[in-house]
Amino acid sequence: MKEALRYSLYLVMGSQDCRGRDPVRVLDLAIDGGITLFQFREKNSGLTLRETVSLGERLRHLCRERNIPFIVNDRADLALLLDADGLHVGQDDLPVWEARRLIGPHRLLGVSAETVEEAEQALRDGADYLGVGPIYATATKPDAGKPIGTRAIAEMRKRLSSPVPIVGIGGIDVPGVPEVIQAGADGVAVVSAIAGKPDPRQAAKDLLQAVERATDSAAGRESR
Ligand SMILES: Cc1ncc(COP(=O)(O)OP(=O)(O)O)c(N)n1
Ligand SMILES: Cc1nc(C(=O)O)sc1CCOP(=O)(O)O
Ligand SMILES: [Mg+2]
Repeated sequence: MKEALRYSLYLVMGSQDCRGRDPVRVLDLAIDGGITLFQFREKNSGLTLRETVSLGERLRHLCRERNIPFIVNDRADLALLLDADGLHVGQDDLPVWEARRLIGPHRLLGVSAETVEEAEQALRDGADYLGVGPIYATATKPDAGKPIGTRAIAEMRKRLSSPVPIVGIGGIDVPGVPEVIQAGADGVAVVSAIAGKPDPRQAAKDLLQAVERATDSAAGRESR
């Protein structure tokens, strides 16, 4: 399952991001539009743990039905409970090697990294892919810090010892996609550019088209 993954368009979302709509409906539309990966990120939403589990079960069920990998943010316990395909942790979360120990060898482990050093450490500790950001300014994650731009992605591509999948995250919508892909990312991870839009299906479609175009153009440039 790890081998078949496509990182082109990664939707990261919880109930707090859906503007009062049912997250299951928003996810269903986003899948129609072409997202390739989903992360359940319930943050400061006011849901109890029991409600979070219940929502997670509905989202997990939909992902299984539609063949979309289901990743859980931060919590290894929730990932195991929901039989998730993977877990995503940041630099202030569970240590990467502990996360790997808890979820076992077969589930996917994503790690946030801003520098080549953080990325190398994450890979040594068992990461399968990297989330790099915030690329642009974002209102979705108030503690994200200052935008780092796309240079960190280009540096990682140049200096990392293995060709790990990388997604850019933070403030990304259609106009920002080409720069992220040209820097060497395999895809983009977004919250508001899909979950915050009136038409999540069309938003996902537009983003996927932008990623595919940028990927083709980057490949063309490399072969010249
Ligand atoms: C794909 C992806 N990349 C980065 C993050 C951010 O993780 P983290 O730094 O742990 O911040 P929170 O999401 O936990 O607020 C992510 N979730 N997904
Ligand atoms: C969840 C998350 N992580 C980030 C990081 O920089 O690691 S930025 C971010 C929020 C991304 O939301 P939006 O697409 O609406 O800007
Ligand atoms: Mg985290």
